[in-house]
Amino acid sequence: MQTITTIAGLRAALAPHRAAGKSIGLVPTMGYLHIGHMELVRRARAENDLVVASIFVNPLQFGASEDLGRYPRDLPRDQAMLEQGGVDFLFAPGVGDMYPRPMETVVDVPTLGSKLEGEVRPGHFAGVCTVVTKLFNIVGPNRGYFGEKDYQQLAIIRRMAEDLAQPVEVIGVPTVREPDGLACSSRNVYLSPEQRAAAVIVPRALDEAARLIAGGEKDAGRIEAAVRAFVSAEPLAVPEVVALRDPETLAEIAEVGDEPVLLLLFIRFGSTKLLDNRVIGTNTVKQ
Ligand SMILES: Nc1ncnc2c1ncn2[C@@H]1O[C@H](COP(=O)(O)OP(=O)(O)OP(=O)(O)O)[C@@H](O)[C@H]1O
Ligand SMILES: CC(C)(CO)[C@@H](O)C(=O)[O-]
Ligand code: BAL
Repeated sequence: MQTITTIAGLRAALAPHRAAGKSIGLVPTMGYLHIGHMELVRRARAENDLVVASIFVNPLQFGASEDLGRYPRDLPRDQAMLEQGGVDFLFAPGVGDMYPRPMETVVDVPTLGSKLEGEVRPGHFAGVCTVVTKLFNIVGPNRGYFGEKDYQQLAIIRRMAEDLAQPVEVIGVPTVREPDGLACSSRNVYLSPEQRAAAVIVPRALDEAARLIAGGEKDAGRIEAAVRAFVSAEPLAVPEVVALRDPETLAEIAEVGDEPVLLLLFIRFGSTKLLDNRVIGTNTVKQ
């Protein structure tokens, strides 16, 4: 695996492969890799001739009061994992390589991007869309791989790629979990042992919602309130977003019908925010 830090360097390295007609899979990350990221790499490796991973902690998607400065980093460990996973090129630019001048251009998907996580992190998804578009332009991948753990991000990137006719197939990869069900996330390392133990409430809350729906509860407001109460019973957990939504549009729903519904959670433990979600009700879908 070759690690490249400049845009020009990566373009030059990819040019002969592109000319030879090789397909390219891109796995964008912010580093501090775990088995969830490696599942994205595994899919990309299986589906493309060439795999490019990127590690870039993108300042544009962090709010002023967020954890940009303390975001966990370990490049040598990440490099070893990516090499092991069969990645061909690691693009690991510095902020000055990626943004030599302050960015004037913004890519935004404002309706999808201002809901839910966008409501608590204003500007976050514009930062994500802008950097992902720039990565697509630099790498020119046939396919881009994104985790379903960040459900809203995936939905927004799909919409952006469709609206802008970006010549990339956006691939969603199912969430990889710890043995107790907690979704793998780079931010899990911020949790104290007590918070880590308490965080199992997050996947359990998804189970609770599925149980309520399987038991015939249809009222979205009642399901959200019950899940919020379920999470709040854990003293270390603060439910910031508990939302039952349409899985495609993320629009609010009043009632669970025959179609699957999305439950999206954004739960805080101290200053650490954990995301999770589940699409529930596929077994009730009309045949
Ligand atoms: N558990 C997981 N399973 C599958 N994909 C994942 C998982 N965790 C992260 N990803 C995906 O990996 C990509 C890079 O994510 P990122 O580097 O932000 O890691 P992260 O663990 O989500 O970090 P954070 O804790 O900051 O949210 C994203 O597309 C994200 O959805
Ligand atoms: C897609 C991404 C790498 C863009 O910075 C980031 O939002 C992430 O890690 O999910
Ligand atoms: N994992 C999504 C990127 C972020 O939280 O900034």
